[in-house]
Amino acid sequence: MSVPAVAIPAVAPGGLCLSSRLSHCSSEYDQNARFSSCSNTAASSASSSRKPIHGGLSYLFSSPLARLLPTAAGSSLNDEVSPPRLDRSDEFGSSFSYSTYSPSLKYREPSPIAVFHGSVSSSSRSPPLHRIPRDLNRTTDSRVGRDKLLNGFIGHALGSYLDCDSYSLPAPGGGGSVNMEDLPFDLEEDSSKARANSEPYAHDLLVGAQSRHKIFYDEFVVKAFYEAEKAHKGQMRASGDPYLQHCVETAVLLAKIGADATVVAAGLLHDSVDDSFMTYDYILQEFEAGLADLVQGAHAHHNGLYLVVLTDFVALLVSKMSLLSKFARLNNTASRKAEADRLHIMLLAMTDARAVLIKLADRLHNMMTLDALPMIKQQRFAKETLMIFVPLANRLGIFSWKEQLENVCFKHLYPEHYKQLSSKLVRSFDEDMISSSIEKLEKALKDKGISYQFLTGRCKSLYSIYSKMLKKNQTLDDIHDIHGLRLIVEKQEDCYAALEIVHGLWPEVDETFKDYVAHPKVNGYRSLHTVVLSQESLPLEVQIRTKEMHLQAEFGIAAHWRYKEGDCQHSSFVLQMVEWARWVVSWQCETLNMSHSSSSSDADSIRPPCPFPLHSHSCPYSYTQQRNYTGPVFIIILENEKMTVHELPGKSTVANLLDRVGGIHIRWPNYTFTEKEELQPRLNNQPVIDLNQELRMGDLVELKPVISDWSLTEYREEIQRMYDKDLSVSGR
Ligand SMILES: Nc1nc2c(ncn2[C@@H]2O[C@H](COP(=O)(O)OP(=O)(O)OP(=O)(O)O)[C@@H](O)[C@H]2O)c(=O)[nH]1
Ligand SMILES: Nc1ncnc2c1ncn2[C@@H]1O[C@H](COP(=O)(O)OP(=O)(O)OP(=O)(O)O)[C@@H](O)[C@H]1O
Repeated sequence: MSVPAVAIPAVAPGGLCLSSRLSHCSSEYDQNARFSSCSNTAASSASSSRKPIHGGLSYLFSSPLARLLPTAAGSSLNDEVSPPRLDRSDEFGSSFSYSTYSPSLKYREPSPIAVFHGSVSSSSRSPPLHRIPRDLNRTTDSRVGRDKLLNGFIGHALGSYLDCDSYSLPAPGGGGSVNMEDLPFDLEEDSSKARANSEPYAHDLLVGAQSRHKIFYDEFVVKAFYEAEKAHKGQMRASGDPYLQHCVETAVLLAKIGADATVVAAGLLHDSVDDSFMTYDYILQEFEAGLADLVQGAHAHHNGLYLVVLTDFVALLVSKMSLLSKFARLNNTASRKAEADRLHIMLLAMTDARAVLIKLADRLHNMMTLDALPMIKQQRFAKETLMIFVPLANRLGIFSWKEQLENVCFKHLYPEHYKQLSSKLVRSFDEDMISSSIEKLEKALKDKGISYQFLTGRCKSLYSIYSKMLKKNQTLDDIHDIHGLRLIVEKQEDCYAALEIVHGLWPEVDETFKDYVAHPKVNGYRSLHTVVLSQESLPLEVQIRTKEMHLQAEFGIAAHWRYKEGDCQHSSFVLQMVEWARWVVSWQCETLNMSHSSSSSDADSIRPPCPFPLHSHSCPYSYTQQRNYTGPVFIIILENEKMTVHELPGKSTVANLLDRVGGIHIRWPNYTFTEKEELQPRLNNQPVIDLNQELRMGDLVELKPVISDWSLTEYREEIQRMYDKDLSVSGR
């Protein structure tokens, strides 16, 4: 089901006003809880306890309440007080003061010319990811708590960037205490210099992060932390919180979904390049030189390089997203929604999925701390987030982030409805019912000798409930899947045997049984669905399917993300790409954590044929990055501040693009020859020298500047003069 922000009316279809339907209570709704039990054959005892699923995701570590109701935490954002700088996607800026940074590091704002011409500010571009040697992951001896399954499976599946096996995670509520003796380096010695020069609050932020995830003890991450501290020294958010706090929170979100040290470090540095003195060269130099003495020198080198690549990708992504975001904010029509849709497909296709992860984490934290902004801005960002970032999270399968983003957007866009619905649900919503139902069903299955692979439970998110009510014009009482269980069994006949058990445990709600196994949906979706009444007399949806059916439902034509997106038309390569990215980023990690006690052969059987981001030729999930790829490319055209996305055949050139849209001589016949020279298209912020240059996925082509009456040369010179003057006045 696709629920674009702009499509949600304040009043439900059919005149249903949610506020009039819902009773008034004071407290807010706590939902999104997921629970699971795995493999009654393997280790049912270990799994019988109530435990949230999606272990690699934040479900494991935060209470459902914490997840649903992002607290402002005293933090706020200000999107208008930042100095002129490279346009960023979010505009969740900060109040900057650069008075205290190291004099040896020269800060210089990006030239307005650069802003004018696009936002890729890097002076030295990093090599594309596919040229980086494959296994660049740091492997440290500090890895503790390795799990056989995680090692074998995630290591293969997630390739180089999700490092779920590397860091034992703090037990929920356990405060994440880490034994310093376990660490393979002397943190004190390593970071003492940086620490000595850091702001007093920095230490607390680091310790806070370390208490939440052990990866923040990693020396590479610690170094990135102090680099971020240096880069953002003196920068405060509008709330008065140090900007560094945002970097740390972004990195913590990444750590909690199982990102490795490089990604977490890039999360810490994600704003550094745009907002401070830092350049890619600086990062590369620092991270190579700084780590050269370490035992794993080679890894350090690669990791530094990798970090640069990643930071580069993030910056590129930020610049592309900035256009996209602006676009989404300025344009609300359905046709532009389609454009935005193409754009975020393109973003997924063109970049390393890790950069999207970082961008999403950045946005999630910004949205969690949105409260201090004026309502109009909250709503603007909420709309934009629903249009762009939620679909990205959905496609990547990071449901916890998707749901958190949706809920916070809902809260800001429809505060009354949010309050009323959450108040209502806080009374009817019952997490304990889900966990006790899991236990009950688990026992019954065991007694009857039905083996199963996973038994999971979840509470439907607030926003999902709201959307469903709108879509189906239903009341809250009509929504039967607020509480749901999903059982994955081994054989098709077990589906029916399990169904009988379910109906034996709880009375069936009339006319709710759907046999999509005997009668698959047109998209191939197969599963048994029933709704029963729990002991507490609450409707409980139970879905029963085999693993094969489940894979189809998650990854095949009937994939859940596509089911949720409804009628969007995507070309096949995009589908493959999204499925691949999703496979890699999320699902396996979740599944693995769900099936912690399952046998490794289960894991092996669904291992993808090659590690991300590189694919073997035979990889069925391969996409645009593959060498033989000749499919279409999506290109962004910027013209007169209008952005459009064009799909061109693979290997198209700039000349082909100009033919398609009408070349400069056709477009601007009245310009003089010299001006026409100026009007040459620019590709990714550089003048196009060779019109036969091949276009790549996500390339940004500028066709015509905003001004029309003035020679561009004069315009540029004037801006440069103003810029230089500003620099000399401010003494930067
Ligand atoms: N992946 C995937 N899941 C599906 C698909 N169709 C249904 N589901 C899942 O099954 C649930 C219930 O689907 P149905 O039993 O068909 O119910 P419905 O008619 O959509 O509406 P309700 O019964 O009101 O939920 C959905 O909420 C999804 O979780 C599909 O095509 N793909
Ligand atoms: N009964 C269930 N048990 C466990 N997980 C479920 C169940 N139903 C859906 N899910 C999962 O919960 C997540 C959130 O789904 P959500 O409730 O928002 O939508 P949905 O139930 O799939 O669709 P719809 O809102 O159209 O009914 C998805 O990952 C989905 O696969």
